[in-house]
Amino acid sequence: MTTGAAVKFENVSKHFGNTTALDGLDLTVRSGEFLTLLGESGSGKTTALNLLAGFFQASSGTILVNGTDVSSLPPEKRNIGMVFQNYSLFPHMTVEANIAYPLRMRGEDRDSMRRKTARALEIVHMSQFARRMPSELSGGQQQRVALARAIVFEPPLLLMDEPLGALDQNLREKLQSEIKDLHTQLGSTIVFVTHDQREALALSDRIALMRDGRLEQVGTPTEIYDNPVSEFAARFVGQTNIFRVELRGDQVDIPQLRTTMPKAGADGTATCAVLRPENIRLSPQADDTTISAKLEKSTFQGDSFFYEVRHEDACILVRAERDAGPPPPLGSQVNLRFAREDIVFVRDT
Ligand SMILES: Nc1ncnc2c1ncn2[C@@H]1O[C@H](COP(=O)(O)OP(=O)(O)OP(=O)(O)O)[C@@H](O)[C@H]1O
Repeated sequence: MTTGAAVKFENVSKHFGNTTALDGLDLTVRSGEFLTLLGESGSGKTTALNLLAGFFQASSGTILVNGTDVSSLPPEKRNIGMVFQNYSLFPHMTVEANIAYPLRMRGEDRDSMRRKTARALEIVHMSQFARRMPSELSGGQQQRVALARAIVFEPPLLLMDEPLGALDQNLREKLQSEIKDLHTQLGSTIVFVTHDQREALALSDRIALMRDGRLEQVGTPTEIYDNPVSEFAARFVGQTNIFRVELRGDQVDIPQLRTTMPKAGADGTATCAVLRPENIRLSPQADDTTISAKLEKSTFQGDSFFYEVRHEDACILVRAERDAGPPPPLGSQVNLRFAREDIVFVRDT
């Protein structure tokens, strides 16, 4: 098993003409960690990865790998495995030759090349395809070969830029699970780029949420999901309800929820309350802690129902487990119940 590399971005910026792609990125990736850069298109994810890989030079700041500044090292000297969305296999080489390529570049002997290539093929479940050409493989199989080629030299650091972006949902989920297993087997540090929050939540030890070339929040998937720092983070990771709040002395008013509660947890910057759909229940009884709303839409999601209900001017999302019963008729009045402890206060910027 490889010892994963530790990576540190120190105040790293990258400008392309007038565009600031990265704006003072400070980020530490721990040895052996699976860290995902998550963000919208144009938020700077690929730029961060390309700087780490050595394809671009930073405009300012330092990138350290295992404590050493790598800025003067060309990509091929960084010992980094890479997987991209568009497979980028050599079309004229067999699967086996593609995978052996990084070993050949490193001058490994024939026996060692054969052994390591066979092992990499095994890890990605592609042993029976060793003699095929890339054009004779499906997209998922080609991506497995690209993965094998990236891990064959046991790199301490693996970079993956939307590696599953071109695959359909079922295959995506299967390969997500394989990448997760591969990470456990290898011990390499993985920096993974995606704009798909579900993929980020499923795979990562930690997520670095990016916005306009800056870091919005870094944390474990549950930290970001349960305690988003901003409305942006709450909306980006998972579905959510956001309500405006008014701070009044020691109290917080959430007018749309007809709730006033102690200010604990809401600092002076709080402008919104976040309440996740799964933390709201439809209650058979109405009382002074429930809110009456009208069911406008119901979507079956296999294990749950997703409801859109209207309370005055607010459209509120509710997720109900299937065992909570069948959906009430559309247009009927329902009672919403929630616990105040599940409300998280955030700023709106
Ligand atoms: N080579 C380049 N020349 C000029 N501008 C660039 C270049 N590469 C990136 N940019 C700009 O820098 C910003 C960040 O781009 P980047 O590719 O890092 O975003 P991203 O988060 O990876 O987006 P996506 O998910 O679409 O790949 C964007 O505004 C982009 O247009």
